[in-house]
Amino acid sequence: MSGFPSITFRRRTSTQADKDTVDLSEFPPDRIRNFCIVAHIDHGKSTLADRLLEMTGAIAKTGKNKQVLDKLQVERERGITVKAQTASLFYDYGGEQYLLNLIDTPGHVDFSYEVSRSLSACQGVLLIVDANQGIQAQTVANFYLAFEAQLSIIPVINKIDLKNADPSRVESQIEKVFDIPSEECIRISAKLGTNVEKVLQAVVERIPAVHEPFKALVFDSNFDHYRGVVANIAVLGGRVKKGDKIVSAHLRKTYEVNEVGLLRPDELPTQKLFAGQVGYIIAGMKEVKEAQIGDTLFLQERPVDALPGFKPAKPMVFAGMYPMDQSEYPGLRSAIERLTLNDSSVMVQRDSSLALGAGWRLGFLGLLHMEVFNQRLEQEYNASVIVTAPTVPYKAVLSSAKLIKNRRGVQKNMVYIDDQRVMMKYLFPLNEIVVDFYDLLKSLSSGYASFDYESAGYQAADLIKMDLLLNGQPVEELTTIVHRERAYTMGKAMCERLKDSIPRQMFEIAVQAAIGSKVIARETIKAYRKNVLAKCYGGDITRKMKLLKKQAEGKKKMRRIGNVDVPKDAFINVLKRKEK
Ligand SMILES: Nc1nc2c(ncn2[C@@H]2O[C@H](COP(=O)(O)OP(=O)(O)OP(=O)(O)O)[C@@H](O)[C@H]2O)c(=O)[nH]1
Repeated sequence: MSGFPSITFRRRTSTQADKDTVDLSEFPPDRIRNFCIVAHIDHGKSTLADRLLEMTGAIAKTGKNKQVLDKLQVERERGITVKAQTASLFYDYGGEQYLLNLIDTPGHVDFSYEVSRSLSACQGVLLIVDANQGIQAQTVANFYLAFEAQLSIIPVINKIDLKNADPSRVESQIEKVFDIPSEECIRISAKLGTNVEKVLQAVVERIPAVHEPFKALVFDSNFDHYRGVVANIAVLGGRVKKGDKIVSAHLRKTYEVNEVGLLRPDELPTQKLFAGQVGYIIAGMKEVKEAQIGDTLFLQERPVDALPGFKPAKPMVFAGMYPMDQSEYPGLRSAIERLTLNDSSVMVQRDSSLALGAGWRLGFLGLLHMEVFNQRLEQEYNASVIVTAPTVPYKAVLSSAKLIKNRRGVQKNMVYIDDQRVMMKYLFPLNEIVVDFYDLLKSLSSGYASFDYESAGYQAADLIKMDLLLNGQPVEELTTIVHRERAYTMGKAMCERLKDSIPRQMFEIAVQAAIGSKVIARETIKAYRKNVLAKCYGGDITRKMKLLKKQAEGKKKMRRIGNVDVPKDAFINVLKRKEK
């Protein structure tokens, strides 16, 4: 029994100077071919494999090699192949070395599952047909397996040395049944080695190099007014280039790639993006939701399983957003739409309120996120909005006792990371931490403490609704849900801050906090008339007009509640607790 040469593909390390180990880690993928030999039983697959092994130096030319890849005793006894075998061959062609991975397969119908498994590892097949017997049942079955797997098929007519061989007849059969031109057939004698070199050449020339299928993870996306969605991707396999048809695993929509490139940090278009690279891709996606963060992109013709992706962004703070005036609704809508295209983590739902009219309910990742969004709306889209008090999602159980004791912050564990740092885990009600907990923590710890949070689910709590009133008129934006035990202190603090945020007006303003009809806190803003013209002694009418205009513009930035003008930033200032 002749020995089968084994080549291992382990990476060589300095401590592992194993003589038998060949380092193929640097072998260029463009010079690797994976192929199968398929045929009807006894048409000569294993004999051809013997010749290929000999000619590439994998086994010595002894003239005695017979079905070397048939290693099982049963295979040797019966002269048939049962188990698919693999051999890696090195072949010099055109001055370059190629790595040809040959997978021998059984021809008998009973073992056809071995054939389909082998085919999935290949880009091409040698389809062997006996020059005497011509196309047989398993020839047809194997052809279709290879054809459906979109493999390159090289027809090889074997046993041309036989007396009654009729390769021309077989060629026309192949042309007729498989629609493969007869010029593509290679006539050989595996037994004698005739033309076997041509088979090796055809493997290099006609079978495509191994390309891992392209797959990329979308980790960010933004919207460009002229070019549509620009998705930032990490290429985890294969390659992608302009003109490729790609599919997004999430929506299963197909796109043609218009541009790929690197971010340096500006976009730098490149010919291709390869596995391991991080860059951008533009593929005619019209909306950011088409390039969802965590989505997988792959080539239309090489589908892959979707990557695990990211957890979808989960909004934690919700606030209402309304135009200052209902006439500004359409403009604000388009501003919000465009901004959310750039920030897909913002959740948007249409909403309306009796006092404020049509608007939206927006979900943010935290308070800072909400403030940044707001600021961007104003700075980038010149939009002027009223933001209602941020709230967190509650689940209310109506008319049932709430039984659980007041637990505002419950320590869960404490771990000393080293002698200077400690990590503490607490369970907090979300509304206790979203507004200013982080700021307070930073100032108390002189900036050393850091803070992160994740949702721990809903818990029952004793909560009540608290309203703020201006001259008896409820300010809907400032209605909050508070813990019953903290209602009085919160109400008092909010009244004080609201008082500080509202400029004195021509009449006295009562600022009150109330639970239902019961007022729990009160502040008073004294009447005052701001004479903007006071500075203008002398008769410069244009200067007077300018100042009056400025005052009118200032008023525009106010929201009128009842007869009281409230500056926009009052709504957020009121929520910032200034605890000591
Ligand atoms: N005359 C002649 N005989 C050949 C040639 N190639 C193979 N044979 C013979 O055909 C028979 C079958 O060859 P194998 O190589 O075992 O055929 P196979 O396709 O591998 O068969 P299975 O493994 O059973 O599917 C053997 O007796 C070979 O010697 C050839 O080119 N000329």
